[in-house]
Amino acid sequence: MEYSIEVNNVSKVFSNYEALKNLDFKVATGEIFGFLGPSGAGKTTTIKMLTNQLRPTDGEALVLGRSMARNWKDDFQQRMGVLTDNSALYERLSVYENLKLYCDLYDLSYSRIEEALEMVNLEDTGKKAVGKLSKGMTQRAMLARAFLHAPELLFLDEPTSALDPTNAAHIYKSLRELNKKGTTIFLTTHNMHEAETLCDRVAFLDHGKIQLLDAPQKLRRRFADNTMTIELTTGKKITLDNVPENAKKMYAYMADEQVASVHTNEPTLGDIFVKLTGRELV
Ligand SMILES: Nc1ncnc2c1ncn2[C@@H]1O[C@H](COP(=O)(O)OP(=O)(O)OP(=O)(O)O)[C@@H](O)[C@H]1O
Repeated sequence: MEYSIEVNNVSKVFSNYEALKNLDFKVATGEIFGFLGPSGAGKTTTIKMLTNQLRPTDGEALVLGRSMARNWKDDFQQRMGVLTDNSALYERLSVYENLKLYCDLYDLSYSRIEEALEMVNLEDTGKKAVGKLSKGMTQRAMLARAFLHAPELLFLDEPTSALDPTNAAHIYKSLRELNKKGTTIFLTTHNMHEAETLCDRVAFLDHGKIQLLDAPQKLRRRFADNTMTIELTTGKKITLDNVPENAKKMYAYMADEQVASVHTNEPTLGDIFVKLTGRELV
């Protein structure tokens, strides 16, 4: 398997505070990989290390096959896209003019600007100065800038934290399209819905350590309590263990046309995180 990111036993110490502790994980080329964790878990520190803004204290991170600390190359600007809280946009210029500058930098046709604006639902806002945008619009303009050049690898630090649900859903769709066309995506979030909707695999980070790493669906199944809840047409809810002995009970309700809905009781990613760490994700 080909990997876009390989993190080998990486630690990061700030003064005497150990923000990352022996991180060890790989992101396969073509994946959407989610890094989840509460505030202060070490998500931004990890992204900064993977994008050459910070050096690990120990261990090694390989990005697109190269060691970040020893082998940064200018062509990485072309091959990678990064969204962090630093907007990297000129406030006095319009969104369109900002993106034009990046088109010049990446040697892209200006036709790409319309596409990127549509991907972030800002078609009608392109002429506005960046300094006059709302927080959510600014975040979308920053996103358009990050994936304007359809990079091989895209790093997104909390990409939809300032967005309403409609715009967030639009961005999810655009990120999936970008991913289908070949962009590997590494994103951090506290948003469980975002992780479940977008990510092929997620890692739970807490106090600088990975606690769990797998596909969301596999994690939910692994932590399921193997019960199901039947809601009857009367509104009454009955929880049954999901075992063969309960098939007759289930059949009886169905034969009597009493069943309004049935669902298995799988935990959400948020429930799993609390179970593991005793802490909420937000
Ligand atoms: N430059 C720095 N100097 C000292 N400590 C730092 C520095 N940068 C981060 N830290 C500490 O490292 C820990 C991890 O911070 P980080 O920003 O990576 O967390 P995060 O998971 O991204 O949190 P949030 O969701 O709030 O953005 C925190 O305790 C933070 O205070």
